[in-house]
Amino acid sequence: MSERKQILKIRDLSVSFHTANGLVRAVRGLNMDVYKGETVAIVGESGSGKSVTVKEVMGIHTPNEVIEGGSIAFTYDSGSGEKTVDLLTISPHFMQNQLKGKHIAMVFQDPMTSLDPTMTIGKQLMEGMMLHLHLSRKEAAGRAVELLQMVGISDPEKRLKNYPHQLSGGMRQRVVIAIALSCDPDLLICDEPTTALDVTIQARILQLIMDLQKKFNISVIFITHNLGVVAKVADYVNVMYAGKIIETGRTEDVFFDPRHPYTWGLLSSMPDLSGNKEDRLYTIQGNPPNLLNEIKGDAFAPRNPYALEIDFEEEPPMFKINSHHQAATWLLDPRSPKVEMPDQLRRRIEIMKREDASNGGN
Ligand SMILES: Nc1ncnc2c1ncn2[C@@H]1O[C@H](COP(=O)(O)OP(=O)(O)OP(=O)(O)O)[C@@H](O)[C@H]1O
Repeated sequence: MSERKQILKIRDLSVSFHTANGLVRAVRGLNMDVYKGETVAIVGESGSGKSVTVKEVMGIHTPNEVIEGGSIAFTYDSGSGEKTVDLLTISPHFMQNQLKGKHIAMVFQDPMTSLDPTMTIGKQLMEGMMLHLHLSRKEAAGRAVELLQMVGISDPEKRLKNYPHQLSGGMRQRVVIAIALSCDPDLLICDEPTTALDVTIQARILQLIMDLQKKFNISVIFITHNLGVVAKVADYVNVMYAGKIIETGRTEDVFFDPRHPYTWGLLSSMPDLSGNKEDRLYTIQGNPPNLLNEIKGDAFAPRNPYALEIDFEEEPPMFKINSHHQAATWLLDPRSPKVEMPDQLRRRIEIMKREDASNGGN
């Protein structure tokens, strides 16, 4: 296997928001790595900080936001050699003109957040290529046709003259993907890219993203609530809870050998992971913590049936399970009592493993 090349390194990222009720601590000391050509999923309940994290990578800021600390090192080929910049300290102008669209692109849940309703699809596709790749209008138009074909839009010459409202939701998201890939980015961020779409269209768009990721060897950060999607698309998984990554590893580590009780809960509550339809689905009790309050110990402790006394007192560090797999739970401390995952989850995992093996590991 060739050596992995790191393109994104987030360290100790902390982001808060001023609100009428006080300071919301949305992201609390987050670390994350992304390597070239790999897909990294961020999974977690609503409000865990997934979108805030990737918005920092994209340089999308709000006036009430405070970056409390950390760094986001991004490595890319600047045209005159490899360059690493801290995305938290570069100017908005540099992000807008040098990185956005060209090296880092994003696909949001709702395609209409990215598309301009007053401009034709063609103009929107061509703009970035003329700006970043310095293509002539004619060259960009030719490339726009190819891009639409690549994302599976028929009659592309005609479609270029359409406005977004003339396309279906699935087609709009295909256009957004075409725009995102038009300048051959190093990093593609997908924030719930299929959630707003019709169920029948979701699988096709997902497949399209996966095919293009492989074809162009792009790195992808994929945000989703849906563990079924994660299992399908991701090489690596980051499980996020209350503004932190609490378990990280290769997809097979996290699905087949989960260690954090929150990950146990997520996997136990996923309907379509079980081959056994008789299985009663588990629900994680309680609610995530209020991020306005100071969090003492492990943020998951009040909802954790396996919580130890120390969980309410001291935040657990990341414990290393193998060279890729880590989890922040005191259960992994050698001094802790031996606690195994629930039997029902163990059985589900056995089924998943068998299914995975019969699918040839895909
Ligand atoms: N501009 C803002 N002002 C105040 N609070 C904010 C702002 N943006 C995000 N938050 C808060 O930060 C926390 C994390 O939000 P974020 O959108 O990152 O969650 P998420 O994990 O992406 O959730 P979802 O899956 O629902 O998109 C939430 O408590 C949210 O209310």
